[in-house]
Amino acid sequence: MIQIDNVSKQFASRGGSKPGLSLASLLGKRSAPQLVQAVKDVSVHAPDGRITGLLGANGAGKTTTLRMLGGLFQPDSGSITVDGIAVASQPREALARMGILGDAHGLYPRLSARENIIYFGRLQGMEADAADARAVELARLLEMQHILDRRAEGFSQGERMKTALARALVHDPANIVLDEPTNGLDVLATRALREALRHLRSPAGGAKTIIFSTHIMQEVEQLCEHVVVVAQGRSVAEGSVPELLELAGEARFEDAFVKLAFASAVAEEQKNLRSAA
Ligand SMILES: Nc1ncnc2c1ncn2[C@@H]1O[C@H](COP(=O)(O)OP(=O)(O)OP(=O)(O)O)[C@@H](O)[C@H]1O
Repeated sequence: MIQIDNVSKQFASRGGSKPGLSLASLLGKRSAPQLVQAVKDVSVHAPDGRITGLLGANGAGKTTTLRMLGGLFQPDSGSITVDGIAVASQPREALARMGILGDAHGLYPRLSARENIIYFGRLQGMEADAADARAVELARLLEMQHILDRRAEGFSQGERMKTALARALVHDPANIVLDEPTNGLDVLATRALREALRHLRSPAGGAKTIIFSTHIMQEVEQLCEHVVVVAQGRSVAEGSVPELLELAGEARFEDAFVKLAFASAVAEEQKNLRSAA
């Protein structure tokens, strides 16, 4: 179970040199850092045995939220727990309970898929035999037996994703976190991933907690029992797809998403204008 409560995160982003032949740019001086409020107030409750989708447009704050969940940096405010363990105070324990597939798959190119998976298992404290047995089991689940003993260099996007996912799942974590997992995948690879995730959240697959981020509506409609709509750094609506359709008063999910995500963005803009006036 994953519980993200009211997290926020601001970054200081340094601008480039001013364009043109100003004295500052000639001297190589850079402008002052700009503050970017990547996440303002996001909450997500993901129980066991459910696929929870984080649905948002580009730049909505999904990846930043998942990076905080993965302990890459701490939220400025709010809290995150994994199976009741706080990521901020017990990151090792919390991380051991998660399998994370980030946006960069970062495989070792000289190792085979099997070796990549086993290596991660060893890092998680598994015996080599147990990690190897698990690599074989995951290769069957993810339909990647034919590449198991091939070096990762030269793998296609789909083959890289499957290997990275198998690596993330090697220690059989109770919680699975995927950032835009179908990016760059063709229809067959997307279907195979969908099937694997359905199995993993079923009782036979271990009733895993699964959170994944996406901006693709069809993916959410086909896979998620629960959807959290993220817009402008906030979670602005949540529920099942039928519940969100009803909330927005729309028949098509795309229309419902646009209404829920961007109505709040317009309201926020108006609020900012009012407070600036
Ligand atoms: N390290 C950083 N420094 C500065 N700004 C950042 C940083 N990371 C994210 N941002 C900004 O925070 C906002 C949210 O980014 P984030 O990557 O979380 O969005 P996203 O919903 O995952 O988008 P996408 O679907 O495009 O990947 C964006 O405006 C982004 O430019």
